[in-house]
Amino acid sequence: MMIELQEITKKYGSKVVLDDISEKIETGEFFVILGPSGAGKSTLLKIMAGIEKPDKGRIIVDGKDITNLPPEKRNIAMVFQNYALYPNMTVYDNIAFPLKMKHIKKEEIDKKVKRVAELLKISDILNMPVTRISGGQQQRVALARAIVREPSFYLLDEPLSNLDARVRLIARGELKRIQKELNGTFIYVTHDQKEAMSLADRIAVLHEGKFEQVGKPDELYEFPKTKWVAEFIGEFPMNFLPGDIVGEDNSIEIGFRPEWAKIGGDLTAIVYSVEAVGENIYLFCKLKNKDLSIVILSEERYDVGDEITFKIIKYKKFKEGKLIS
Ligand SMILES: Nc1ncnc2c1ncn2[C@@H]1O[C@H](COP(=O)(O)OP(=O)(O)OP(=O)(O)O)[C@@H](O)[C@H]1O
Repeated sequence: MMIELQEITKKYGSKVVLDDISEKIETGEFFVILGPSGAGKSTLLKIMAGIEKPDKGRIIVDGKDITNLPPEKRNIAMVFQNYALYPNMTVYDNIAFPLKMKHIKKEEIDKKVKRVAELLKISDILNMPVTRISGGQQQRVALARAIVREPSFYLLDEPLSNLDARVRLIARGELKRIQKELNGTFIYVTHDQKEAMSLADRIAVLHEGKFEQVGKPDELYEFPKTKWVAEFIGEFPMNFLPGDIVGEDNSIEIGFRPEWAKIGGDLTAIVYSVEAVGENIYLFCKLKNKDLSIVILSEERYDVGDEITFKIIKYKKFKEGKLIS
């Protein structure tokens, strides 16, 4: 299903939470809405679900205006952070519940539940009470309950945030697989840029009520349109220095990722902190005799207080907070 947001605007009191948002989300797309806490991500999702009404704007699904349809008529699936399974039912009954409500025949329900359980790899726990399964399994059951209704599109609001780091990683991969197998249109909200980068076909960065940038993960990483996006995306924020450091005009700033700098060169810095992430060593440095901090990816380990030299091998130019080249 293709979803079109047209000029969506929402205020709470005098506060503009969503400011004239327009975007097309294609059929089968994994579309992630990324933004810091309070940016309005959940509000936008609720508007798509029909739980909240926009002050202005329309939502079009496959050419049909659904802006005024109530949630139950939108044929959408919503999976929240707190998935609220029915605690006194088995996994099977939880998944079957929405179909029973629709008075679908028992044999038909059985077929559908089993098919979905296979897709989510939970066939072996169908008879368990949901109170006795793990968090990761509960999350799958919630997803199964959403999928079994064969919705037009899926709205997911930080569905993995209750899982511990390891399970979360596995669940992420599974979610992506399921989405591709279903060719489902997934709209996924998160404040976690890493999660967004690994799941999304496209990411929309929500900032001050607007999609500041919409693009593929690589695009956002390589060509952030603004300093704000450059600092929000990436394991570490992009480094920013005045242009004259690399012989540019000082009316611009240069931005570079930690791996766009190399140890050895004519710039000097002092290491003030070291962080190892897997095999990567990140050096937090201050330029010598300057109060400018940067992060550099290094192949060798250094200690706090060491003096290093480096060069910047690639950078982008920014003027007044915006990418110019
Ligand atoms: N019903 C409401 N009445 C008044 N203000 C609201 C209401 N719902 C949300 N807000 C405000 O709107 C803003 C956006 O909230 P929203 O929950 O959409 O943000 P979010 O990006 O999803 O944040 P988080 O990541 O923390 O969940 C916040 O400032 C919030 O306080």
